[in-house]
Amino acid sequence: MVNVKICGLKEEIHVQSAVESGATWIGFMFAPSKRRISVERAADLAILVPPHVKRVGVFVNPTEQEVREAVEKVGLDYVQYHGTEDAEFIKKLGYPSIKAFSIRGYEDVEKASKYDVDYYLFDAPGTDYSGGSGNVFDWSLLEQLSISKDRIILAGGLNSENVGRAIEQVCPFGVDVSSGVESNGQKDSKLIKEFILAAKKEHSSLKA
Ligand SMILES: O=C(O)c1ccccc1N[C@@H]1O[C@H](COP(=O)(O)O)[C@@H](O)[C@H]1O
Repeated sequence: MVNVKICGLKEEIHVQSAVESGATWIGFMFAPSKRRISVERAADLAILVPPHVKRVGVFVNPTEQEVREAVEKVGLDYVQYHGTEDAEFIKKLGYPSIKAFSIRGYEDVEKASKYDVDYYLFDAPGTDYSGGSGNVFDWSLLEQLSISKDRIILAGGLNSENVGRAIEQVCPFGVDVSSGVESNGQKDSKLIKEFILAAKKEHSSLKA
């Protein structure tokens, strides 16, 4: 079954929708972003996340102290590094980790081999911020990837219309979405549900 991360949640109702619709990971944004929330707010929202759903904190070039504080206060299961953090920094912190790579060309895909992390997340380059632009990158750049597919999370401009094609083409372990489950700049419970259904439907039809 394909895994789904719903990222940038700020409201209780949307955390509940993501959990009830079958998300694997819930993402809280701690980096500069229109989706940024405080550690205290994330700790309140995290109470609504049952143990089988994993809590991810998203950071862009954080200090060690920022990461440690959020992991402790929110009870994060994974730290997502969405900036230019090096492999040594991530290893030193030692938390279960997701490293994001902004893909402009194949040289960006190759950077992944320098890291030893739990999941490798491939995203389109950011526009206003380091990610969450709602743009799609060229998925064919992942064709020659040497990393096992069961360690890959695909992100960047996914929505319920294109997620099926994305899964069919890339066969990732998981897909990640933020903009594609928003309307008028806010998360939308109906879109969250439709996205998760579309992602899981595609996976079952590939297996049939
Ligand atoms: O969502 C943001 O605002 C953001 C800001 C800074 C770094 C990462 C950010 N989001 C990540 O972007 C992708 C998906 O984005 P989208 O679906 O294209 O909007 C996902 O990995 C988010 O964690």
